[in-house]
Amino acid sequence: MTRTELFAQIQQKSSFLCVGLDPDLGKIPAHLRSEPDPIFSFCKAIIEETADYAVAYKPNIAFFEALGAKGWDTLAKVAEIMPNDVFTIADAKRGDIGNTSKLYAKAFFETMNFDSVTVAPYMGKDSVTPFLEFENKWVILLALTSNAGSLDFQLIEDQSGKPLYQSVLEKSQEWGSPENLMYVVGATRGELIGEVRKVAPEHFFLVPGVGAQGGSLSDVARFGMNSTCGLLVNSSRGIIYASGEKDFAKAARKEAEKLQVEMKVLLEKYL
Ligand SMILES: O=c1ccn([C@@H]2O[C@H](COP(=O)(O)O)[C@@H](O)[C@H]2O)c(=O)[nH]1
Repeated sequence: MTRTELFAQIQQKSSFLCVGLDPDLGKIPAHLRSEPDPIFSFCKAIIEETADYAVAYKPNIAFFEALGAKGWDTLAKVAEIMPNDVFTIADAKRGDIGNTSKLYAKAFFETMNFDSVTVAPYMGKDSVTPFLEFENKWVILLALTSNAGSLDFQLIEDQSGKPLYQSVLEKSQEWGSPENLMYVVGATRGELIGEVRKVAPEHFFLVPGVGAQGGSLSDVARFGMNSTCGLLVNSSRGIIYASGEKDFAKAARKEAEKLQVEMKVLLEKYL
């Protein structure tokens, strides 16, 4: 999917919601556990009920690969049933020496046809650029993450006072463009999102951390929105586990709708 197509979806749905698929066998409703593939049935129902409000879906690969070979089969099936009009994100946080990165890219972009994959920047240019060589596919590079441990390295300043995440943003813009490179920026970082936006004015940000992690959607929009929205705000647990009963998919729909309604107002305010 191109940036223009993504923005068109955002405008059409009045939404910049990314639904995170983090399906945990221990948390899905009990009645699904007798299904042949409980995780697939769970994800399918969530996707069907939230598709009116979501412009993106982000399966977190950990929740699938934890189940071994069956988990990979399930992930491939989930990738296949994604609606055509949504942006798909394999949240895999990959990155390795060049020839290995190339095969990670092939796995997610060709074997499973995801639009994008999250990539860690720590190993530098040759670990990231193999992902950028695929036409119409995206790298979503970890820049300023939502977790407490992001303080350990990402905010360390160099001699000129520049934090490491800023160097990641500046350097990586030499490798990709706003047409194939996005950044992960945590919603828990409040006004720092504004600092990231100054360094990367045109790029899309994937923003996890609203919902269960307590980040503020209105702050994200206030500090992060640009003229093509530039935001995909993710909520996983807050949507998919809205109910642990038979009504789980309808409850997920309601949570997704609540976020979309807020997003519509924010789009009208800032776009
Ligand atoms: O900085 C980051 C990068 C990735 N994540 C992932 O996003 C979702 C968030 O889930 P919630 O349930 O909405 O908190 C999850 O898959 C994380 O691994 C992140 O949270 N922060």
